[in-house]
Amino acid sequence: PLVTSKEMFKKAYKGGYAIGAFNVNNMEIIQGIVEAGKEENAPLILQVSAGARKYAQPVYLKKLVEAAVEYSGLPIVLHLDHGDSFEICKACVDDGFTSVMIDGSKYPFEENIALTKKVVDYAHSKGVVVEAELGRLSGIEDAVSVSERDAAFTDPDEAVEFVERTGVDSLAIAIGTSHGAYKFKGEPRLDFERLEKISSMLPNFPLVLHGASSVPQEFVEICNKYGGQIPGAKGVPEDMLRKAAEMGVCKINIDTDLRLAMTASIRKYLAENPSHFDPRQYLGPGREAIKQMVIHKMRDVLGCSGKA
Ligand SMILES: O=C(COP(=O)(O)O)N(O)CCCCOP(=O)(O)O
Ligand SMILES: [Ca+2]
Ligand code: NA
Ligand SMILES: [Zn+2]
Repeated sequence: PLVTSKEMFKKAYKGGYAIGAFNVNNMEIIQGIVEAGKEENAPLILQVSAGARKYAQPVYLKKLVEAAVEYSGLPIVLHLDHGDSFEICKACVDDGFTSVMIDGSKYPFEENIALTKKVVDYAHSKGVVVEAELGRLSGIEDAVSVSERDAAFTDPDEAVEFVERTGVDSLAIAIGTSHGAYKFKGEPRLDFERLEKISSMLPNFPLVLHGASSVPQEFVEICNKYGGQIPGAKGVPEDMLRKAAEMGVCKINIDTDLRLAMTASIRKYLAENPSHFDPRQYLGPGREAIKQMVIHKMRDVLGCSGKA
């Protein structure tokens, strides 16, 4: 059924595992993710960005997710990723989303609180849960000074006050991750001391990790072999994600790895089959690559297999 993330986060927190939150933009991406969830019997968060709503038109994504629920019978959350205004959050709540993110992380603390509280009040009145963000995801230089880190990463004391004053259901924190395929300037590092502090000060409260793709080198190499140019692409090592899942992180956002899996597969197919031009012939393998990648994530990284 279409559900909020309330129950699945409670179970994930207690069980020391995380739920995968996968960005969806079209039918094949959704199908690949849902097939993986079916095979693994895993709960799913299918998340839609503003960009996805513009690309596909909201009604297509809504109906595709409804189809996924009907086809799979899995507990599925329909989540707005990085909502940037009360208006888009309200529109999604009114359109049947079961969870929305309001990303006020670029505003000063008090403004982020005010905006988030406004979304929480509306969403909760409709039975919808809310994710917010505190701290700035940024590919900041590893060598950066401690004070700059403190300025960007989530402050544990602020996190406690933020949660108390907004009533938000989950919180995206900044501990060193960043969006996209080029994370970390030097060696991959997450601020686990900070995570430990935040989760100990917010017991039983679900934390969210954005920018959590691992950027498997296998896909990078295939892309680059068949005409792509993504040198130096790097992500979050999977063992760090497993560790985060045991430390209060209940939702792990994955989009870049979906893009790389599909793109590598399609580049390879088209290079090896120059005479083919039926979109099903390359979108199908792209879908399959997503399925296999998501199965791996559920089984070996998130730990949510068998938890539906
Ligand atoms: O945290 C993440 C994903 O992080 P990742 O890049 O490590 O996968 N996300 O929140 C996904 C962001 C997706 C942005 O989508 P548009 O291009 O449509 O704006
Ligand atoms: Ca942000
Ligand atoms: Na989100
Ligand atoms: Zn994000």
